[in-house]
Amino acid sequence: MDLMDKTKSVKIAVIGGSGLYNFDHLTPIKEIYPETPWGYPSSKIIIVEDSRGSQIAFLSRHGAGHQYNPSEVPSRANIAALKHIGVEVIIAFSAVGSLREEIKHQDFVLPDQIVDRTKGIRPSTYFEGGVVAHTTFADPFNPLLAEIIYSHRHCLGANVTLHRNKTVVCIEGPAFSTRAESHLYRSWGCDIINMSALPEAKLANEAEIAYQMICMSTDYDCWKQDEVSVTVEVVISNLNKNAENAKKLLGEILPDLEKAVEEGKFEEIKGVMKASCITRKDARNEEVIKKLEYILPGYFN
Ligand SMILES: CSC[C@H]1O[C@H](OP(=O)(O)O)[C@H](O)[C@@H]1O
Ligand SMILES: Nc1ncnc2[nH]cnc12
Repeated sequence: MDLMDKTKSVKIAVIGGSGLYNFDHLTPIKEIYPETPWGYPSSKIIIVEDSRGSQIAFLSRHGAGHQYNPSEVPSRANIAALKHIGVEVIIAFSAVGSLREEIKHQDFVLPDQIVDRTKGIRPSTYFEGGVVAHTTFADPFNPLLAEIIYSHRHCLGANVTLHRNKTVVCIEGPAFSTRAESHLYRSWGCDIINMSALPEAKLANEAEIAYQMICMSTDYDCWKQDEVSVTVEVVISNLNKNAENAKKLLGEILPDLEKAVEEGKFEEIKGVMKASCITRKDARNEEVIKKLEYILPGYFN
């Protein structure tokens, strides 16, 4: 499939997680599978178009057949590939466990904070090997994106609540948590749990892409006494409905998102990485600069 002439500059991307492996309710325009300096992305990037002519880039986080476990997802390649084709905004969907009674199965959640319980085995920065940068990560998600999404919550219907300003704890997995851990995360103030928020959010931040995760609750992890502990079966039993709602919500927010992008509402993050680099210009590794050109051209040489 290569209908290049029909492709506009695609500025909005969707990363689909567990249960959301395609956007095949929209018209495919083009497929790309670029090799980035950090390898290949986890799936082809499919450019799809809705009935109004709006285009988005879709990428499946775990691969189209869910082949990559959370620790294996090539997040640097995923984010780099999207940035390289011109993406400025990412909406990332994720299946999560609920750590709160009021976040019910199939509810949607917009986290605004992350607690990192990954184990340091996932490559989580573009800045290594001779070019060092330290990014501000106090607010890992984009508040304007969250606001736009929240304003369309009513399309989900009366049975689905969209919660906002919640904290997601990201564990390494692939095993689910022990009961002691589940209680611990609750005591820390965490509201939902997944295995995917990091390093994706960090890398989007380094690539200067506005990023918001939309989490969809599938289970109560294992803290709740009157519920079965999470299993893949429990998660899967909620995935189809969640995927349907995800597509509905995305369809609703797309016009407002496009407008915000066109009005330059996400411009303020551009250029931040130039100021975050601490390595003296003449000490920067040229090979690394060459790789960084792929995502932030002209920033470091
Ligand atoms: C299938 S249960 C655990 C799995 O589901 C979530 O995936 P995603 O965030 O990509 O929807 C969670 O993070 C784990 O990777
Ligand atoms: N309980 C849970 N823990 C981690 N990731 C999840 N994804 C869905 N449910 C989860």
